[in-house]
Amino acid sequence: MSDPLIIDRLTKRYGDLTALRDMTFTVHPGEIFGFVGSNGAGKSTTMRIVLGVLAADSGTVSLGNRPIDLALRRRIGYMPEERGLYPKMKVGEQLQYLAELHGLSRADAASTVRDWLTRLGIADRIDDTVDDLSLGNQQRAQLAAALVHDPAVLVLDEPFSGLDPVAVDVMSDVLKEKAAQGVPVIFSSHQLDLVQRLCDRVGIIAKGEMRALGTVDELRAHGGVEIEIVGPSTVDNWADGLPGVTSVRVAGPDTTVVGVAPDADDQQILRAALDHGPVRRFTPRTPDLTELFREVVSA
Ligand SMILES: Nc1ncnc2c1ncn2[C@@H]1O[C@H](COP(=O)(O)OP(=O)(O)OP(=O)(O)O)[C@@H](O)[C@H]1O
Repeated sequence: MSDPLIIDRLTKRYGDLTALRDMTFTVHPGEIFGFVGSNGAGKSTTMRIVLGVLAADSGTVSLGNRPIDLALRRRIGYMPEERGLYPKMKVGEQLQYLAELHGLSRADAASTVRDWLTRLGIADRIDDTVDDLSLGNQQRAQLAAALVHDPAVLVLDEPFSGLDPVAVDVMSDVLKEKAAQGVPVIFSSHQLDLVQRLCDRVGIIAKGEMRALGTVDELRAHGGVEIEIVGPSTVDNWADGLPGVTSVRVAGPDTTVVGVAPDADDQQILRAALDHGPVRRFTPRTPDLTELFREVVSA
C-alpha cells in the first residue's frame, strides 16, 4: 500500500498571470483521480509541480507525511503532456535505460521492459526507434516508461488523447490494475465520458482554482435534477416562474426541460404542466459529467 499524494494550497504565477491559486486535493492510495478543466485551466502546471519540473510560488506536495523530495519523485511514474522519449533511440533500449536508472538490475530491467511492452501490445516494436512509431504507439511506449520502475504514484497528463479504442481499453485496464495495487493514480483528460467511467473521484478546475471535487455521483447529486416534460406547448412558457424551477430550456415545440432545486415539489410542476395540456412524458434525470463540467466552468 502506498501513501496518499497530498497537494496543498499550490499557487503559481507566470508574470501577471496566476495559473494556480490555492490548488488543494488529495489522491488516496488505490484511487483513480480524474483531473479535468478547460484548456489553460492549470492541470499541466499542477502536475509539473508535483514532479518538480516546475517550482510553485507557495504550497506543498507530500506523499503521506513526507514533503516530496528528489528521492520520492523518483518513485512517481510520470507521463508528461509534451511526452519525453528520445525520438531517435530504440524503444527497448530507452526503457531499459530508464529502468536501470531507477535501480533495477540489467536482467530485471530487461524482463520488466519486455513484460510491459507485451502488455501494452507493442512488443514487436522493441527495436524500432520512437519516431518510427505511430503517435498512439509512442503513447503506449511513454506509458511503459512511466511504469517500468514500479512507481508508488502515477501522474499522467492526458494519457488517453489520440488513442484508438483498443488502446484506451488497455490504458484503462493498466490504471485500474495499478490502483488495485494501492497506487494513487491521477490523470488529466478532456474525454469526460472516460473520466466518468473510470475515476473514483474527479476534480473540476477552472482558471487555476478547484471548483468542484468529489465522486461522480456526489457531483451529479450536487448539480441538481432536470425534468424533461413532453406534452404542453412551449409557446405558453408554462414553466416560467414556477416555485423551485431554477432554469427553463425549450427542447422542441412540445418539450420543456426544467432545472429544479433539490427541495422543489415535482408534483406542483407536473400539475402546472397538466394545466397547459396532456403530459406524455415526465422524466427526471441527473446531469452527466459533461453537463456538470459546462455548468461549473461557466459559473
Ligand atoms: N511557461 C509558461 N509561461 C507563461 N504562461 C504559462 C506557461 N505555462 C503555462 N502557462 C499558462 O498557465 C495557464 C495554465 O496552463 P496549463 O498548461 O497548466 O493548463 P492545462 O489545464 O494543462 O491546459 P490544457 O488542457 O490546454 O493542456 C495557461 O493560461 C497557460 O497559458
